[in-house]
Amino acid sequence: MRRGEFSLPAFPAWCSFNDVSFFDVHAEELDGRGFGLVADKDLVNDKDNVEIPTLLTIPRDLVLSAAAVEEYAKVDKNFRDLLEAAGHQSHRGNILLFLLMQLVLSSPDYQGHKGSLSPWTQYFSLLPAQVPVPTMWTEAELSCLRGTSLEAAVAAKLSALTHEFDHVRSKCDDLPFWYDLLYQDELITVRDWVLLDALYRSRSLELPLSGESMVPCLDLANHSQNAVAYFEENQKDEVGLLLRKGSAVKSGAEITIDYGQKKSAAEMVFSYGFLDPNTPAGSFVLPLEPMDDDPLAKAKLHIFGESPTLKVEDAEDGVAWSAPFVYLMCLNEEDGIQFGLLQENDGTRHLRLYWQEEDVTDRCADFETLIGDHELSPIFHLRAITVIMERISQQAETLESNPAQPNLPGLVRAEILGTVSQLREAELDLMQRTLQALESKRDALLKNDRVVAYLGSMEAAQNEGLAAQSSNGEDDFS
Ligand SMILES: C[S@@+](CC[C@H](N)C(=O)[O-])C[C@H]1O[C@@H](n2cnc3c(N)ncnc32)[C@H](O)[C@@H]1O
Repeated sequence: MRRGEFSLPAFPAWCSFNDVSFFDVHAEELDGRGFGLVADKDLVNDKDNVEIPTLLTIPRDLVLSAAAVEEYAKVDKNFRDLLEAAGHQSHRGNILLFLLMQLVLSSPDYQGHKGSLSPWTQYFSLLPAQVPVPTMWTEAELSCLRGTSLEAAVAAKLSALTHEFDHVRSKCDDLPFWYDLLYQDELITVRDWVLLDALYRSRSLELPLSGESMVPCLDLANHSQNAVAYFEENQKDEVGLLLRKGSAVKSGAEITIDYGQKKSAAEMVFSYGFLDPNTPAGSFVLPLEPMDDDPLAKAKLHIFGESPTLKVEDAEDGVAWSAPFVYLMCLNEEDGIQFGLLQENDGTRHLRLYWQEEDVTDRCADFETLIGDHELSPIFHLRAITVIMERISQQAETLESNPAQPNLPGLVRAEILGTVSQLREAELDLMQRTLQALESKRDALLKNDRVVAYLGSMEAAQNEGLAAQSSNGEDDFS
């Protein structure tokens, strides 16, 4: 659907009409970052200042929160119908539906009754039509993610977005207002839904009182690792942007906030579409799959209940990994796991998981602890480490053998190529350091007495089997 128009010169009037106040700061179009906030004069907040300089205040009733969506539903029938039919699934989903309503009301493609306009209706047109997050990249740009942890994550997100949009659409076929837009005129498409999701992901923030919200005007602040400002929700029913203690900003310089020190490189790219220079990977998450030849694979996945993953992160004392499913993956019936069906009094039957004959269904993600006092515990750990090493090696190989630049030059925007190249380097570095740490763990386990004895007995059993085969004259000359 085409976007409405709301240019920056008209913005001060909107702010004054809606009681948004800027103090010595204004919004401006910046090179390569869209809009941003810029200081009108030199600003300083000395360490011993008692009063913290406020840069921007936004009344709480402009904040797009869960409560605001419910309030708006009371005054706009078309939105209420949409929310009743397709909403109330998640907080994020409700906000996306609200944004969809604003997209319609502000679009030149919509010529119908304007209903109840909210300050957001006009503000929505100020939001970018393109967000540099991967869900909005072209096929050629997406192909640059091959081998990174985002390859699977972005594919899953795109498929979830299509599914969500189909769900919304299917729930609206008997609502005349929405039927016209979604079916008859096909003005709203899945591309609009992808944009609304991208806007929400890149602009929502966590407020202490209102929860996850979008805050108009505050969402014009760009990110920096060396942010000079921070936001807070105060007791005066406002959200404020304030200058950090010890910060000084020159006239004409940008006012930035910190989007989250703890976010990994992959999360930054996924949620905001850019990376600070020299950002380390921090962490990555990869999907895990049960072994191809495991007859219990389906039962294991069912009992685990969620898509299994491997998370690797840089910790203070080296690299750390967590993959609760990997232990379940490596254990089989001979080790002591069993599945059974439990019939309830009402006749329903449920799959249960047993470890050493104890029902551990509710602890299936805690096998690392469950195997702790088993005599073969070091063997199980060795198996888990081997699986994790294989998974990371395979990922690192894919990453290295698929360069970021696709065959057809010119199809990938330079800034996206730069961001992906940085992500690839950072993740490869973390993968290589993790493999080194895992190798040391594996080598230590291979020296463990129990492991040595176990592997020795396995080898002896194998040799006996071979000897028996050759004395039975079973050599295969075919
Ligand atoms: C909350 S919005 C900030 C305002 C936004 N620039 C606009 O035009 O409305 C977040 C988006 O701004 C851009 N952005 C923020 N900080 C950035 C930075 N340090 N470098 C590049 N882009 C940045 C990214 O596109 C990000 O998804």
